[in-house]
Amino acid sequence: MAELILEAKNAGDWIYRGEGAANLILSYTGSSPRFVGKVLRVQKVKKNGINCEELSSALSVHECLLWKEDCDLLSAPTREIAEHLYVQHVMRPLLGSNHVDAGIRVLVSRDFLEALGKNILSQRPSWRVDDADVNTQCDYALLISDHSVFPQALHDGELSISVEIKPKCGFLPCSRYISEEHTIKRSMTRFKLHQTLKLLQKKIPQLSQYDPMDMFSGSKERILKSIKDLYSTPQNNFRVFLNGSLVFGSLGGGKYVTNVHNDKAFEDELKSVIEADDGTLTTCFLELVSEAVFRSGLLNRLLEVQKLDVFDIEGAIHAYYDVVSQPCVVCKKLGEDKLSGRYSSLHSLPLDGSLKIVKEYLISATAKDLSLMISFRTREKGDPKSPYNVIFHESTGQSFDYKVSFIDLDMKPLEKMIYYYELDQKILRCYTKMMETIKPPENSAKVEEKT
Ligand SMILES: O=P(O)(O)O[C@@H]1[C@@H](OP(=O)(O)O)[C@H](OP(=O)(O)O)[C@H](O)[C@H](OP(=O)(O)O)[C@H]1OP(=O)(O)O
Ligand SMILES: Nc1ncnc2c1ncn2[C@@H]1O[C@H](COP(=O)(O)OP(=O)(O)OP(=O)(O)O)[C@@H](O)[C@H]1O
Ligand SMILES: [Zn+2]
Repeated sequence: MAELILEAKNAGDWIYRGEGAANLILSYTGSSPRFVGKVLRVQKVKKNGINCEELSSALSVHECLLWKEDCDLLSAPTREIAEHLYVQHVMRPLLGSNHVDAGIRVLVSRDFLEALGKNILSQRPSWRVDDADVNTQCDYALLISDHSVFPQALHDGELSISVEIKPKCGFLPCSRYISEEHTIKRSMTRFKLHQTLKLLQKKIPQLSQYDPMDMFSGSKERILKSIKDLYSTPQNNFRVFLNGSLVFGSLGGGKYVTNVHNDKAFEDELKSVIEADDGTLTTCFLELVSEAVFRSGLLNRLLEVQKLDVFDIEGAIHAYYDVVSQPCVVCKKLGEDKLSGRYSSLHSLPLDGSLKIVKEYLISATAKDLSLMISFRTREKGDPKSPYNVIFHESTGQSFDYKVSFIDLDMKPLEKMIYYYELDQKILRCYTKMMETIKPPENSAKVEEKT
């Protein structure tokens, strides 16, 4: 049977669902059983950035070294295929096969991608449009389960409500390579530190109340607190969908000033799923979400993967320069001798040691950037045995089926290590400067007193 290819005439069946920095997500509205209950994930290409040729080429020589043990990746003729294999063979085993759908690749024609790009243009946030377009050079898109719905409906008109959480990094680094002037990293999360820079850059309207340490704490109370904080300041870390349609949070991520963030409207939406008194529905829903996070135990598993970043970027960057066989720019800038200075223990590692550090750093980077989708549907008394986990929600007396999936498990390019190092420096510079404006450093106060 000839392989199916999506053509321009099929574009009308796909509608805008959302997007991140790198991909567009479309929901299916047609009736073909092959696509019902699925989303299509289509790559974007930056308007001012890496060009299409680079994107469609295979892994770089140094990336091949990095992923050589995950041998399937090396056989991939294109980067797209390597990235798909990365989700299947690297991330899926680490996070659990029941919670990851790597999707299947479907052929797409250039006409299909062009028509799609035109159809969805008006729904995309304008700053995302300015940043990137559909990559019409791609031959494939990914067909993935729509995690915001359940595959088979139990009853006619069954509703599913799902929440998307981007939890970010849930631990404090303790690497000995963190410089003294960055000691704050040991006591304040990267998420919180980054907020200051994002505020300055006007990427966010206010500081988030969310603290990833609560979310990853394993404590029921703290998880509930973190969910409530996400509700108060969702940014790109929290969204709610009712049957796949956004009812809380903002589509497209990034600059979150256009939040669908109306408490009353949200309460009204919840009425179709939660049986509770007016004014208490949101609290009940947030309790339900935190119960599912707590019970699933998946954040503990995710945390272990994030913790593969043992050395922090301030250590891993040195291993990076050894992997790419280039003089260490960081040691040079810091005036450190590669062989006898502060980072000599990293620079004297055999190549396999450096490769391991960088590889694990990049896997951890994927784990720090992914999102969870938790979907619920109500269970009636007498419903057949469920293939899903069931939660009994005490305050409403309702039972819910729930399932949890991880999304956005993209491989991070090796070259991004330099960007990671620079961004880390920038975040710390911005935070330090902000603290100095609030409270001038002791020394400068003394200098001022003397003068
Ligand atoms: O660096 P971070 O922590 O800001 O994470 C980036 C995300 O920003 P966030 O802070 O979550 O708003 C960023 O998200 P937004 O574009 O801000 O929604 C992307 O997820 C980016 O990944 P990639 O470039 O698509 O591979 C993310 O880059 P990676 O660091 O994961 O490579
Ligand atoms: N399988 C799925 N089921 C339902 N919704 C999905 C699915 N995959 C993605 N989405 C929705 O589409 C949005 C964008 O998808 P995704 O996070 O994969 O994009 P991205 O460009 O890779 O993101 P990032 O900016 O983190 O790189 C998600 O935030 C989510 O709301
Ligand atoms: Zn170095």
